[in-house]
Amino acid sequence: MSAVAARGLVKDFGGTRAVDGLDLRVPVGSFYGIAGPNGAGKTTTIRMLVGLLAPDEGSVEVDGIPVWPDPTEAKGRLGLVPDHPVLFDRLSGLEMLEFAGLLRRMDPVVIRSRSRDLLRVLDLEDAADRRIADYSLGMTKRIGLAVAVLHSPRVLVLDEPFGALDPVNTQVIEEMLQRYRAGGGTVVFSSHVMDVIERLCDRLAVIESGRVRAEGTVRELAGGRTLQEAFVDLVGGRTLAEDDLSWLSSSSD
Ligand SMILES: Nc1ncnc2c1ncn2[C@@H]1O[C@H](COP(=O)(O)OP(=O)(O)OP(=O)(O)O)[C@@H](O)[C@H]1O
Repeated sequence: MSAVAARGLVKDFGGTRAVDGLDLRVPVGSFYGIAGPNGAGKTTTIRMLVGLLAPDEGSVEVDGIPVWPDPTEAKGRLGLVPDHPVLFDRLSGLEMLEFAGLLRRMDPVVIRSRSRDLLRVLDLEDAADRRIADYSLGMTKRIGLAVAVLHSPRVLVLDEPFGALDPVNTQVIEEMLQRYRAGGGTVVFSSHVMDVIERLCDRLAVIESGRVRAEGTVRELAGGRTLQEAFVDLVGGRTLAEDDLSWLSSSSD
């Protein structure tokens, strides 16, 4: 059984086909990357995997449970860190965790002890009673991660978790994900940052125009190059011609 299995996913937005017959199998216990250029369909795919957006065609199972048509049961096994976490920013970090736990019908005693653990590990103890509105971006990402793992999900899905984060915040989140995986969890995340995928992931899928262009281990896909070089080759990067933007040179007239 796969942690996540998607078959034939399709999603249209008006005239735009964002996802076009996408298949994905994420092995249990893996660190799985979803890479792709801007507009490739990563966020749309993730939203269908986690039960936020109904596919027009195809199916998704998480931990063997069908996500559609009713995602309620599958959502209990999932944690999601969206690219822009939806948080109630008038609440403090601790209140946000307590609220999220109650929404998940968790025991208040368990909520409190896990919240304290998470705030400590994510270096948010001193900010526990401050309003989220006053958090930095890195702190907001960390509290978003805490909310996503509070109920101890089997599968954790993150959309661009490292976007705009400094190296310290990146390190904290990476370590937390490593620990979650070591405890038996499966991590699926999207990223444009190839060196993060290269460093963390066992396998990855490269998505382009709503389809999987390539899938395999990092070593297989890199094929002896850096993953970044392999990615650019695969999705067709553009290079500047010799005389493009020649006026940018400070010595030109
Ligand atoms: N709600 C929407 N309405 C209309 N079009 C949409 C909507 N959401 C996404 N799209 C379109 O679907 C395509 C895929 O978008 P998506 O956000 O899934 O890509 P992405 O790979 O996550 O991009 P990025 O890396 O830039 O975040 C794009 O062409 C986008 O403009």
